[in-house]
Amino acid sequence: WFKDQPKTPLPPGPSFLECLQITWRMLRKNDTHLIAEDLRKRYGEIFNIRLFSSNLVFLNSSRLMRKLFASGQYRDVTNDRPWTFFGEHICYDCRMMVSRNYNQMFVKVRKLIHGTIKLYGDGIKVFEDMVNGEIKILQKELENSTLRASFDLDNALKVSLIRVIHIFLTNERPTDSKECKYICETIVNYDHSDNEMYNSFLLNTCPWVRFLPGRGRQLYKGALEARDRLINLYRNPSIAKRMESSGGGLLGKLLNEAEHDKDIDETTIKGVLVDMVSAGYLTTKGALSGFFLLMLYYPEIQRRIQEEIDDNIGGDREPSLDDRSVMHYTNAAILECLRFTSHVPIGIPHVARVEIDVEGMRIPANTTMLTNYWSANRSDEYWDKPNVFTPERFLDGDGKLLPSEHILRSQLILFGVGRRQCVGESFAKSRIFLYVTSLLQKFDFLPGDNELAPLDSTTWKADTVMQPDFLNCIVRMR
Ligand code: HEM
Repeated sequence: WFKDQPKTPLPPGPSFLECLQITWRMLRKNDTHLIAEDLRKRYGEIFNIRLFSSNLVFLNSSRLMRKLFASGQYRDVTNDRPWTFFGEHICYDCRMMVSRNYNQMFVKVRKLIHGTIKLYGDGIKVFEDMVNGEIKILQKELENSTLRASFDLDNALKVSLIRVIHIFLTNERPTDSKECKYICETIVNYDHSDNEMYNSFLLNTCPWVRFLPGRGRQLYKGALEARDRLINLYRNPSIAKRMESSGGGLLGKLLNEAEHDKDIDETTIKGVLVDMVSAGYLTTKGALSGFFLLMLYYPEIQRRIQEEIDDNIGGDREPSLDDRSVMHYTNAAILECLRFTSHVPIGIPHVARVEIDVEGMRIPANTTMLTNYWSANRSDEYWDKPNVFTPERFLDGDGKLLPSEHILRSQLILFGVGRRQCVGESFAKSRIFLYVTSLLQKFDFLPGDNELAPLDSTTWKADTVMQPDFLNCIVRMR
């Protein structure tokens, strides 16, 4: 005689049988963003994949992401992270920032990192000089390669960006080439396994496969070893001693903080180190490799950016972050590159702390919510000709960059929104600007006879952060 209250429906989604098929595909291919785009076409801004008693809700528009993660109505209960295999086994039992729940300790660690990153990312002269120093080394390498028929730009960007991350962590430049090689190998090795494993549907759904011979165990073991090698690089006694005395870089700052704050213990420091490398290097490298690949496909856009550099910076002076305010076309091309490649297609999952009702639908407590940036940035529902690379879409009639509150700009979500918004956003944007302008000021990049990686990022390897497979070109002095 006791009747349940009728419940608000769950978001729409495929049938039980189709959910099983989808899960099987995710286990095999990890191409969640492509599956999500197919389902978005059927169900719209939000859909749910139901697997027995658990729900996986996909948010496919910037409007819904803002509403759920940034609005006062929901943000207190939508900014935790779900349990993941990676979080528990690689991120020191969820003590890295990317995997922590939103609580007082999270806020403290984030503030500490944010303070340092902001300082480095946005305009302090010391950092600009340091990045410019690294860009000069890269320019020298490019100058020496102008006679070659094929130059591996991907590798050159990789080494240069890793050196910048290392300086950011330690405030020291790797001096001899042996040390630099070791640092590069360690970081690439870690990022490679981290990238493959982070969103591994296989390990998240069947954590026990790590005990069986096969792919899951291989991924797990590889990530663990790579993480420990990375930690060894930065927490070995000689570096630790140097950092303690110089107090430099993020690592020095953390060690100083640890002296009077018992919450900043060794595990927290290790977690932040791994955070910065895993979230900081590959994301920026993906953006820059994607950008220069686009320049090879679109020489006329490359020329237009160079004209803007010539008009506003000239050929001799180093580009500076202050130049950003007048480089409208260049800024638009960078934004459009990030939209067009959407190389961080799904982002980092959030979890609902309690049951929430959104627009007549129910998201049960503990539901994992996936931010489908891929669809939000590339669907023809929100963008005119989304598969065409068009920097002009972000310019107004006078050729000026659209203001950030313009509907098109606010529709573009690259770094997340709200309390979990990317902590390295300003750091990433400033480096991308300085690398793009400094290299295009001095050099032309041309395909020559080199095969080009496909431009269509749907064909890139489906990982947490996607990259073109290779980037070979010829380089000419301007
Ligand atoms: C083009 C470059 C980058 C892109 C596209 C990017 C994108 C993102 C996205 C989408 C998120 C997840 C937001 C969410 O959970 O809602 C994120 C989080 C994060 N990013 Fe970035 N990122 C970039 C560069 C960087 C850099 C350079 C750093 C560090 C130096 C960094 C550090 C982090 C960290 C630590 C988090 C986790 C924040 C948290 O859990 O609260 N990112 N990023």
